[in-house]
Amino acid sequence: MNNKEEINLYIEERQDTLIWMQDEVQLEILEEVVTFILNDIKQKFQTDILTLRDEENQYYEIDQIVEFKRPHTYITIPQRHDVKTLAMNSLRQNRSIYHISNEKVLVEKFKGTRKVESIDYALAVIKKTNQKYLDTLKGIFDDLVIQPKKRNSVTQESQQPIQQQQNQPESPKFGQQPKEVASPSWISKRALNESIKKCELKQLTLEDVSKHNTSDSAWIVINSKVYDVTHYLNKHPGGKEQLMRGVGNDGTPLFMQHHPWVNAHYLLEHSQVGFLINHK
Ligand code: HEM
Repeated sequence: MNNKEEINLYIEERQDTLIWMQDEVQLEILEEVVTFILNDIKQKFQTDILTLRDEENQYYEIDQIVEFKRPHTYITIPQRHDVKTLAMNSLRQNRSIYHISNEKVLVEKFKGTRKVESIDYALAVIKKTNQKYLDTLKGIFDDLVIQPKKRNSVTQESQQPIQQQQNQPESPKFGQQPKEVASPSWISKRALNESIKKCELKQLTLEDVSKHNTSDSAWIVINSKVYDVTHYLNKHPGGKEQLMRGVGNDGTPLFMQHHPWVNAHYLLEHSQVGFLINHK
């Protein structure tokens, strides 16, 4: 008797399969795992908006995936035409299988048919990751959106009688000139800095990275990006020794094992020295 249940989530070359024993796993747990996967996809594809639909092109929400146990869910990112949905039966290169029980989730990762990794997550880690993702988002959100809001709070202060405003010398306050406020110069400056920096980033091999394996020059690979973490060693909340375990190497598996919820790129963006190539 086969009473296994299965749900598949697809985006581009990626397929995430959830497997569990019928009636043995609570719906909330399945929902946490689906959220975990979708958050990971959001980070990898640098988006916060995903749409989900089934084979019949019906759009639905996360809780409906687990409630109705749709076997095949296709994920798209609105307005990102570079992210394609492959034909239904195409074989995807990056497959992960999540074996779910009420206590833990065993994730097996495959490249083609080759199994490349196997990670055991306690359920508490999955939940913490989802929570941390929300917190991180809040951080990013602060950076991008709260700033203009802070300016708005100045607007309230300056909602004084118009005469008083006119008497004030030049120095325009935010809110007095809505057009300028609407032109977010800080975004274009940031975009410009980023594009300049991207040109400076090198293509590096694991051999290049392995030469920087001391606390005087410490490089680490996280998700195919190479960071110089020399200055971060003493700031790492888990301690210098822990971080040194991944230095001079691809630290992604260790990183994922300890804190998949941490957004490394957000923290180390300015320390990126390049991209990893020839990655097997
Ligand atoms: C690859 C090697 C690494 C290892 C073995 C490692 C290990 C650890 C450990 C054991 C902790 C403490 C977890 C706890 O207190 O529960 C920790 C915390 C932390 N690490 Fe790492 N880490 C690594 C790389 C990194 C990198 C590259 C970053 C940065 C961008 C980073 C950022 C953090 C942060 C932000 C925390 C605090 C997480 C929290 O409290 O939620 N770690 N790390």
